[in-house]
Amino acid sequence: MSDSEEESQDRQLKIVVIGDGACGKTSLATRFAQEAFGKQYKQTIGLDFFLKRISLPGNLNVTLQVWDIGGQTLGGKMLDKYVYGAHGVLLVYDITNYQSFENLEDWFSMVKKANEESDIQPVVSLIGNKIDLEHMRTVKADKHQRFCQENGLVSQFVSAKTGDSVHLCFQRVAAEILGVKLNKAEMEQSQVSHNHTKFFLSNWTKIYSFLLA
Ligand SMILES: Nc1nc2c(ncn2[C@@H]2O[C@H](COP(=O)(O)OP(=O)(O)OP(=O)(O)O)[C@@H](O)[C@H]2O)c(=O)[nH]1
Repeated sequence: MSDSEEESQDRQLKIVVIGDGACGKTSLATRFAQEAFGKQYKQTIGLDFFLKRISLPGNLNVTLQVWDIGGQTLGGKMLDKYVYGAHGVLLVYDITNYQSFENLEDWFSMVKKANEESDIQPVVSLIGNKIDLEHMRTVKADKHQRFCQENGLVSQFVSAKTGDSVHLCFQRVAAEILGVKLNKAEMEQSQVSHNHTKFFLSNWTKIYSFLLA
């Protein structure tokens, strides 16, 4: 089979990223799709798109269409249209901001309502972001776990800043949607290999800057 034939067989999955403003949705999508992070906060107006191809066990290639939805859209007219037909939803909050966790009830209700008439029900994952700020945590991990258990959600803690578990959180949702089992070793492997790439890239940048100086 030629490369183009193989590529045309890629499945595209619509993954919607929602949650309060400034909880880190754009940072999460940017870290995943572009291996980059910006400290400066720039509010997303409406929505942004990212595309990224990933591999799952069994030589399965999938293209994720990531819809990064601005936090200010909650309560707006367009939100249910953005969320409609999503295969996966990342419900994001900031572990240092209790209000962003409390507001998840509203975000989650909107997801359920938006898909009431859809043939497919999305896989929803609860994402606690900013774990690099563990010392400032205001949302206890057991509250997070309870919310997942009560609502049947996939659970993940990440840091868009360091990249910790970012690839993994998208990979787990894609695997769940496609009914692919990721074993523990594969999950660890995914985390480790991506951390190595980041380590290599960040150190290479430092070496390059040093040589230019
Ligand atoms: N320390 C830390 N800061 C983060 C992390 N993720 C995002 N931030 C910062 O949090 C701020 C908000 O991040 P954004 O990604 O713009 O937030 P958002 O959820 O897309 O915001 P809206 O566009 O308003 O919906 C920025 O200053 C980011 O640099 C993280 O994992 N750790």
